[in-house]
Amino acid sequence: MYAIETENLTKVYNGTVAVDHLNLKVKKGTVYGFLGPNGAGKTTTILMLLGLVEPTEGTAYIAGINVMEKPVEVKRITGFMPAEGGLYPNMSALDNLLYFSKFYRMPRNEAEKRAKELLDLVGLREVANKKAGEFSTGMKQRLLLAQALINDPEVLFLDEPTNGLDPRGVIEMRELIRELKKDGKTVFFSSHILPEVEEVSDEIGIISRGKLLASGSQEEIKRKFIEGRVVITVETKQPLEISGLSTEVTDWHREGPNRITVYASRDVREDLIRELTGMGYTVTDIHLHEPTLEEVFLELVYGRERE
Ligand SMILES: Nc1ncnc2c1ncn2[C@@H]1O[C@H](COP(=O)(O)OP(=O)(O)OP(=O)(O)O)[C@@H](O)[C@H]1O
Repeated sequence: MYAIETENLTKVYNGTVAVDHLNLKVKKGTVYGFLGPNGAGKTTTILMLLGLVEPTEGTAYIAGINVMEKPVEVKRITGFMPAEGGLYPNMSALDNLLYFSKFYRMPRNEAEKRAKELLDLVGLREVANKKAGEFSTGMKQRLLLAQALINDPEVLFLDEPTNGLDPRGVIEMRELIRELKKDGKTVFFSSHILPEVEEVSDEIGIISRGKLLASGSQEEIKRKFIEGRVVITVETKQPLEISGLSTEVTDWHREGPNRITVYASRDVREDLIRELTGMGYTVTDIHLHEPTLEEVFLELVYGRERE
């Protein structure tokens, strides 16, 4: 059973397709980074997964529970850190958490114990009685995270948790996400900043204009991306003349007298070495170009050419 699963999940707002037939599978206990540019449909997806926005089409399951059919059960096992809002500025950090705990009908002493543990976790215990409105952006984000954890959820949704944070805040949030994973939680978090997702996610989903363009581990995404478009650089001891080569390449360009880059639909390194050796060349270097996740992301989302 997956922690999160969707089948053709779709949301159309007055003719605008915000989320388009999304099929997601997120394994239990993993960190899933949901990456996409502004307006890609990340928030809408999260809101549908939480049962807060009704899908136009499709189904979503959290830990096997149908979100539309059993919204209350889903709310019990999920936590949500929104991208903005969500705190009462005139209430102390502790009171914000205690107030939130009431939605889960937690007994007061249990709520207090839990709230204090969470303030410890996010490093706000010492400012527990300070008003949330006086907090820095990083502190507010951490309080929002504590709030999302009040009901000890199995599956946690964080919408742009690093938004507005300075580099140190980003590192702290990343460490907190790792802690949550250690604790066995599934963390689904959205971001438009690739390195933040890359660092901490077990799996990544790339979304653009409501569509899931790639999903899986970073290695899987890269491997799938290079299928059919392999880039190989070859260097030979002697000046290289490629015309008349029978190894199947789709294109090539010269990097220097002894060095060329070829584009092929599969890994033709062995064929190239064999053929070039047969032609009397000594191959001094041959390597396959591994795209970075950034190249994959940019090309998938913006259709940029790889260098
Ligand atoms: N309540 C709404 N009514 C109408 N259109 C909406 C509504 N919410 C979102 N949209 C539209 O749906 C699309 C997806 O928006 P969404 O907020 O889900 O994207 P996002 O990836 O979270 O973007 P961002 O990073 O900017 O928050 C956008 O075109 C947005 O304008």
